[in-house]
Amino acid sequence: MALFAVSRYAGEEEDADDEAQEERARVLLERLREQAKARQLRRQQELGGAGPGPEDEAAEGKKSAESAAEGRGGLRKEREGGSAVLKRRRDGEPGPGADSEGDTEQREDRSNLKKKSSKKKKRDEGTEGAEARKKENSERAEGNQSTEEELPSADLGEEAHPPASSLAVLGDYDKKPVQKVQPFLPHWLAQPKLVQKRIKENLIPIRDVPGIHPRLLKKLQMNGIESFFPVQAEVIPAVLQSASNGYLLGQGGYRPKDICVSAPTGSGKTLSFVIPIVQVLLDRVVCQVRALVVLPTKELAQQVSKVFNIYTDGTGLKVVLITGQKSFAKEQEMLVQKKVTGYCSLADIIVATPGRLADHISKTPGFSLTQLRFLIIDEADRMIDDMHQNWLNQVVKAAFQAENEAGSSTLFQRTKPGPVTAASCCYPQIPLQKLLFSATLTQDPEKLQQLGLFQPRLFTSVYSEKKTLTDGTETDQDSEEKYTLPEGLLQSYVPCDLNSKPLLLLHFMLTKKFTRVLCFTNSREASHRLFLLVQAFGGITVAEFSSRLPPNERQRTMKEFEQGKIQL
Ligand SMILES: Nc1ncnc2c1ncn2[C@@H]1O[C@H](COP(=O)(O)OP(=O)(O)OP(=O)(O)O)[C@@H](O)[C@H]1O
Repeated sequence: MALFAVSRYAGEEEDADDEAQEERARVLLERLREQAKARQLRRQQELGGAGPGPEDEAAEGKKSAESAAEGRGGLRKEREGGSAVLKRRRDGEPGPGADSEGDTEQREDRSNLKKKSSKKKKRDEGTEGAEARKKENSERAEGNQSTEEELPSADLGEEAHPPASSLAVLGDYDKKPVQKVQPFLPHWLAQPKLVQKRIKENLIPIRDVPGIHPRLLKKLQMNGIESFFPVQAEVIPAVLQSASNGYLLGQGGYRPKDICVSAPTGSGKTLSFVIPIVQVLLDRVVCQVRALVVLPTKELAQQVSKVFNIYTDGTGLKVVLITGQKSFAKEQEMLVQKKVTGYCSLADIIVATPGRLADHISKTPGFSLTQLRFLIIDEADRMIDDMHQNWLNQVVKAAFQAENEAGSSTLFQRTKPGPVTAASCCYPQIPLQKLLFSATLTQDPEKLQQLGLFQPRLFTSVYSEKKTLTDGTETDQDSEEKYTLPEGLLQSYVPCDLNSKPLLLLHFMLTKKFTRVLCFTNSREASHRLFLLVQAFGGITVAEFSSRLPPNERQRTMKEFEQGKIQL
């Protein structure tokens, strides 16, 4: 966007202006000559066919040339002076510049012309009468006046309709309409890989998805999963393919692309990363932190760690949950062990909330992320909005910490991402790949910039709607709405004033017999007030669930709600 209007040098344009002025002067000179000739002709007719003498012609020619020169030289002056000055001159008034050089010259010219004409008249005295002389004088006076008037009138005409070139005002603003800035999305955001949202109609049998380890297929079946949801069928192979070299850099030293997934709640995003990560780590020899999942709340972290526990069961992989539900010292014990040879990791996969994770990075001795291969950011939108303690920078810094500083082995080197060179290909390197998951991934490139993604690939879900064309044929049309409800969830709203809200809730619970209701409020104080009110009203088993309560009490409440012991 142009912030400044720069007045640029326009020498060539000035040259063009001069040329235009010369052209105008030439036309003017031509016109004056024609007028002079016409006058002479008229005079000859009046004088009875007597032709003009050579002196007369010379005088006329000289006068015309002088007027033309005056017109050329004074053109700019006259344009500046404006029509007001010219009018005054015509009316015989002395203008503000009446005693200027130009005017004095004009008067001198006129008196010279008069002297010349009187000399000529003296010579012609023999042939012409006194009356004829008078007439001629008056004619000449008229002629002078008209010549004087012709010049400004010609100029006035040009002022009224000036040629386009004379309008160019140097340094002036162009009055072009300012074009609106069009939002511009990076290619990966503008052209994502589209994934079907309608789960039931697009189930893919788990054996039809290539590359899944038979051990995991067995586990999936044991957990009642026979088919993958569309997101899983697209994302699992993509992650597996990017990790085809295990946890080392791809062939030729290429870093794997980061992966972003935007799909609604309940579309099966958790298994989309759990399955490929477990599969890549199945063959690991040494226990090191190789996958880190970060979520915004303890409850979400707990859910994800449960899924990991199911699929790592019997594999030897260790999953550790660090969310602050246990004491800091207890969590430290779960993460690292001090041996005679140094610290060793007790976790392959860590599921964490950002605050507690940052605390462990800075305060737990021997806690190393130098072998981290996958960083999964679940509920990415919330995580971006709340970059608590700048946790991402801390994780990346810890991941690229020098090996000997962290006290771990020097078998695999890790250098900051950069160009692929012969030197960078000498050592087997572990890349850090980011996987982002969100129900509504932001399209704001400025926000995504904070995540420092590497050549990201976006998978986003769409609805395919059947549309009937004008010729009667049916076609699938993808509609990509930003906010879509998960299948099977119905949304209604009741407009009411603030005071009636608790009453409406009681009406739904007691009259409409709603059961297993989760009611969200905008603060923990509001949730506490509502809880006390409903409890005081009676007839409903109600429980409070907010950060006011200790983790074990919240866990108990969640369990009772799942069992149907709590209505609201
Ligand atoms: N392939 C599948 N077949 C049957 N059930 C599945 C399958 N994948 C996931 N589920 C179940 O669907 C439910 C929702 O899955 P999941 O929690 O992974 O969704 P999500 O997209 O991560 O939702 P959220 O955005 O709320 O985290 C879970 O109960 C899960 O067990």
